[in-house]
Amino acid sequence: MSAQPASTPANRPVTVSAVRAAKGATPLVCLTAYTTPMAQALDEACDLLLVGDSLGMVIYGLPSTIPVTLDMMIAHGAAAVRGAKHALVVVDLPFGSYQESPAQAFRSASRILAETGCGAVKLEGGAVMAETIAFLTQRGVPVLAHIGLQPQSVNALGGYSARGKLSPEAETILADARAVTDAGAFAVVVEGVVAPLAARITSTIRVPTIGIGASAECDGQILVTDDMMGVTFGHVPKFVRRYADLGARMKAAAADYAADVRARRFPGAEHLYAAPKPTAADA
Ligand SMILES: Nc1nc(=O)c2c([nH]1)NC[C@@H]1CN(c3ccc(C(=O)N[C@@H](CCC(=O)O)C(=O)O)cc3)CN21
Ligand SMILES: CC(C)C(=O)C(=O)O
Ligand SMILES: [Mg+2]
Repeated sequence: MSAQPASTPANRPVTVSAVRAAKGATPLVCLTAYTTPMAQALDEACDLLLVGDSLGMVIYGLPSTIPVTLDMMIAHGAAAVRGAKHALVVVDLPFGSYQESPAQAFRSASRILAETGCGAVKLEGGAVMAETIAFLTQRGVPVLAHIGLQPQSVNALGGYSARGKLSPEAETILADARAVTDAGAFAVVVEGVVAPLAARITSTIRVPTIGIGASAECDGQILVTDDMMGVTFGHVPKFVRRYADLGARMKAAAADYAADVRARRFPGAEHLYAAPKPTAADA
């Protein structure tokens, strides 16, 4: 049986409370899922499935997560929820759907919860988002926070480089971790920070840290599934470990199919619909 957060049997749905209670216990296993079959494949092994706005880059070929819309997140969120029986499904609030005000964030988050059936939303931002996180959590929307490297701020930051390497920025990120926790986030994704800072954040806050490019010091780990399965072509971030090379398998399968079709080896006799037996009327 795969490791589960404290008090969650493998066959039971993982709740927000179970994730919060997993602080310091067996590390939380988290991956992204954008579709029903992917959620079905990952559900048993994972505690949490994230419908990340990374889907814009990973499956729509967009240059960043900025153009991802609320409607895209809702369509994929609903699809992932249909495939998950066990893991907690969390859906990213996309850029522009929550930064304006706590009220705008609540309107977007309530649509996500109502139209997908997911258990929680995630939003990027530290201390600046504390008021919004408090507004949502006080009104029944569980929030997973996301600090450190924030891909939705790529235009302001000018890239996806690691955060908190120097002391002033590290202190700001630690303050962000405290602020989102005090505001009521049930866990915090910590992205792209150096290991000593991830360790300090993890030992400081009372909810789990879920790291991506943030070391094994965190209370859990998350990766973009397509990255770890080898389905993302082109540059892969340094923090990714490849657990499969499905991209190469897909290319090979397409090449095998192409060769069979061109040589008329496919379809074979076993793929043909049976013709009706000739009757007297056919004679
Ligand atoms: N496929 C994919 N995987 C991700 O992890 C991911 C996305 N897309 N899209 C949304 C964000 C963007 N993220 C990214 C994207 C690129 C790097 C990256 O390539 N970083 C460089 C270091 C860059 C530097 O230090 O200047 C690396 O080689 O790791 C990191 C995180 C994480 N998220
Ligand atoms: C990489 C994870 C944390 C994310 O936010 C996403 O997939 O969009
Ligand atoms: Mg995201």
